[in-house]
Amino acid sequence: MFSQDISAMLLLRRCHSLTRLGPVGTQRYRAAPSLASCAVRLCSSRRDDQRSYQHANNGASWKHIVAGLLTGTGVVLTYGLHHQEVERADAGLSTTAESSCLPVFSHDEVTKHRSLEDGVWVTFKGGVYDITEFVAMHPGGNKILLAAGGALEPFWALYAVHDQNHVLEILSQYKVRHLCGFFKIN
Ligand code: HEM
Repeated sequence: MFSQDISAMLLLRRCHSLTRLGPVGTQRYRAAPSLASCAVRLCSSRRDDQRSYQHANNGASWKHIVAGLLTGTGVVLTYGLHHQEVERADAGLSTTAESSCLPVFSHDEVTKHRSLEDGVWVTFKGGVYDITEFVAMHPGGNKILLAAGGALEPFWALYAVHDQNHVLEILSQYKVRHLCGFFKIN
């Protein structure tokens, strides 16, 4: 019992507001056990408050750190994607064109296909067409071979009969490659 009182008083002395109650041994001290328990509760609740405040504060700090890291990562990724997009645009290749691109055929490769033996290839608006099988079906006869190994545009500009949807539908059946690179019309 006595040791309990001593401990209570030690706790009381640690609580500043309650040490003013009086010295040990006075009348006031006789009320010490109840006051001490009250002080203990006060002190401990104060420490609990501090602990919970620190805990909440630590939680908030972590939240800020995590939020900062996420924001930083987002900014870096966004900048990286934007930078990549700009580099592609500078190189003259759009992302869409690149992803839908079949192997590129250069002008030289297309020119190698200008006979029925080697195959008849033509280009039209960036596409490469193998029209070898169509040559025999062409309503305009062998004139079609004039465009073999090159672009259709100049010839179709002369023969406006080709400026029709059904002609483009026939042509689309023979598309073999998408011409991604720059194709020079002779
Ligand atoms: C792959 C390429 C070509 C396709 C798919 C194509 C298709 C056609 C088609 C469908 C017609 C008939 C149009 C109609 O009457 O409605 C036509 C007519 C004709 N084409 Fe082509 N053509 C091609 C290339 C060429 C080229 C390169 C030339 C000339 C150098 C040419 C010259 C002609 C001529 C002169 C006619 C008119 C024939 C006539 O009515 O007597 N074509 N072509």
